[in-house]
Amino acid sequence: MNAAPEDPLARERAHLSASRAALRAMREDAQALDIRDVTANWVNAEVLRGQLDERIKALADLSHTPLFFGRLDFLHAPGAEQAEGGEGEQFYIGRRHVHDADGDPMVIDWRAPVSQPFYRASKKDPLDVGLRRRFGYTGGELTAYEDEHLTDTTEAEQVSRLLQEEIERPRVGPMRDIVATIQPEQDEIVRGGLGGSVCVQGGPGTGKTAVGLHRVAYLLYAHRERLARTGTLVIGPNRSFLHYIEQVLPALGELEVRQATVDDLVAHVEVKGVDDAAAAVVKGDARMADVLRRALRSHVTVPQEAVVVVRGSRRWRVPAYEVEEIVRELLARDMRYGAARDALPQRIAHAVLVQMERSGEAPDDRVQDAVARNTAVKAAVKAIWPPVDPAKLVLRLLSDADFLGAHADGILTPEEQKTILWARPARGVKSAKWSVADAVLIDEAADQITRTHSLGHVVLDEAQDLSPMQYRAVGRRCTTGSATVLGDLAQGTTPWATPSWDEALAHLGKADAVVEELTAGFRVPREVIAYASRLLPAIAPDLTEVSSVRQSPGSLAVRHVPDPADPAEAVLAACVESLRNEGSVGLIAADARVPVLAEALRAAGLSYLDPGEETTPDTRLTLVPASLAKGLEYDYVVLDEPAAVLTGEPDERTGLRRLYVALTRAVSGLTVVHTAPLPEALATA
Ligand SMILES: Nc1ncnc2c1ncn2[C@@H]1O[C@H](COP(=O)(O)OP(=O)(O)OP(=O)(O)O)[C@@H](O)[C@H]1O
Repeated sequence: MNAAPEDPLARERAHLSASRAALRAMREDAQALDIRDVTANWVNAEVLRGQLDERIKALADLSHTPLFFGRLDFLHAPGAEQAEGGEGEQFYIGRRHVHDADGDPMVIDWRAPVSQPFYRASKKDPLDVGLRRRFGYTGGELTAYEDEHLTDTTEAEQVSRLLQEEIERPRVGPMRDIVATIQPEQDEIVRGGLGGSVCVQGGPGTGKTAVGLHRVAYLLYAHRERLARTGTLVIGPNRSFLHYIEQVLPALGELEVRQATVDDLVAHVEVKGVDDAAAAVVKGDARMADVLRRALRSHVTVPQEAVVVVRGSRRWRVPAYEVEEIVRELLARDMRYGAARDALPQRIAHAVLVQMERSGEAPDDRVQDAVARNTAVKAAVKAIWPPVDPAKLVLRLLSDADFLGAHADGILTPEEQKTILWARPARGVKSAKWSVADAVLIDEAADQITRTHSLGHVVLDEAQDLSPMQYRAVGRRCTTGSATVLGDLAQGTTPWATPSWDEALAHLGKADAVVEELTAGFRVPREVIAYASRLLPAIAPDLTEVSSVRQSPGSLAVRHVPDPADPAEAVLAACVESLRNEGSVGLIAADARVPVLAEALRAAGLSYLDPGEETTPDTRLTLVPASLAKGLEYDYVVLDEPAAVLTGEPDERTGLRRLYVALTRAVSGLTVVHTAPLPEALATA
């Protein structure tokens, strides 16, 4: 490399080539490792080989993702503990760590402590950084850089052009990472400790999903061993959404994070039925946990007879009142039903042992175990504390009015009980028409019987839509871990959508979580967010309006088409128009209008995708039912008939919220096409 030292860009390119070569060498080293000498047997060898393969994969040089995107020149050499083993004052920040043959860092992982000032340093607080340099790439080539001299008071502070370009870049393909441009307020959430839970309230496009995913990547870096053991989980609202986000973490080198919907987590039975809103609201109410607890415990019966254990020539008798005492004591303790059931035989056996000792025997633990397994003890336990199948328990509650009445008395009103009872009682668990809410009830019952395994960290996206019982289902999957809860109260579109984060967090079991608010919008252009925000007073009056960092003048068009001969014509024309631009196009419509529009698109020869499917250069148009639009974004959005979106929902507020979601999916332009009148807030000029 013979770059002229006076040409900074050439010097940076030279560092890029050298870093690439170093990464290649790291990969070759990993490939060449001979593990035969260090593994005692083939099992170890297999495990180690698997780990090595993962590492080799992680060291791949992805030509489309720049190896580094920033540089920090510190004023002083950071302490050795921060410098990742390297000394010196200049660091290149990238997606992964790269070192040279001597082990000195060429690129520092963005998650390392020394990289933090790249995201946080400002003129007000330079954090010992003299120069922050951001790099611009064109097709894998380093083509530009932008400098900020943080201690130079004469240099004007300005919005980074590279950040602007990144935000403006067309959105073809799935969601991508934002690692090069994480903003300071976002970084604070990303790098929050593993110990505490955090809840992020943020309007559309403020980067909640992006922040949640980067937070997982950060936590995995900072607490790798612990989280590898305990596991991490990202929860999203539906499959389309999970498809949309699924490549972000792998792009950041994290391949082990499970992604699921709440329905996936509670899939104990096949869901074949649908609840009406009233039934779903009651079933999703946290009081159902108390009903289940009572119903479950009703299986425990107070013993009427003594337990008689015969061993050899001797009979040992634990009188009924003593067994009753044991049972009452177990009931009084805050134990899982199953754990108490497991403890009961040992407790009875212990009572027998006490008698043996009194009569001069010296039994040991093995004798206690043997007594606990004695058929008489087993039979007594079965009669007193029978095994309960969670699905059968819920089935009985929903089928048997008397059983429900007995256990819901004083908890649910008679009307509420009637609302959730099945019109036709189910015959068995397999044939029952379980709904999504029923599956959550079964999950709750299952947890009351046997404790659910807790993960190390759970990210819950679009959290505003969960019912209290769903929050509980998520909460029990992180009882010993922490949670990142992301959502927007204004986008709550379920009948049970949460009215406040305090309430939601209490149901989740994380009442001590810190609530943060993000208000800078990175998706929706200023004009469009201002238009959508006219709905805020009606749907969430307490929330702050998003302030967009994107200008994009002329991004909003509202077209009234009076009495069209062909109801789809104007919408199709708007799609064709939008497709003339670069990037993705989403046609969002009320669910009920989707079949008609699908037919019209086909007739017009316009190919289209389903939400979450990856756009290709040939097919960039997606037909999105309004119910699936949440969390997604398109460069251009054509919104079909807002009035139909409103009438598609059970009440006005939910309708307006659904509309707010649909109006806030556009990155570059929104065209609203309508024949019916617009809702009042949008109709006024
Ligand atoms: N710091 C950033 N730099 C560049 N792009 C960003 C940044 N933060 C967010 N974005 C982009 O803004 C868009 C919106 O982000 P995201 O989907 O995470 O928002 P959200 O708050 O989850 O939105 P919604 O409420 O609609 O679900 C995405 O394209 C994301 O990549």
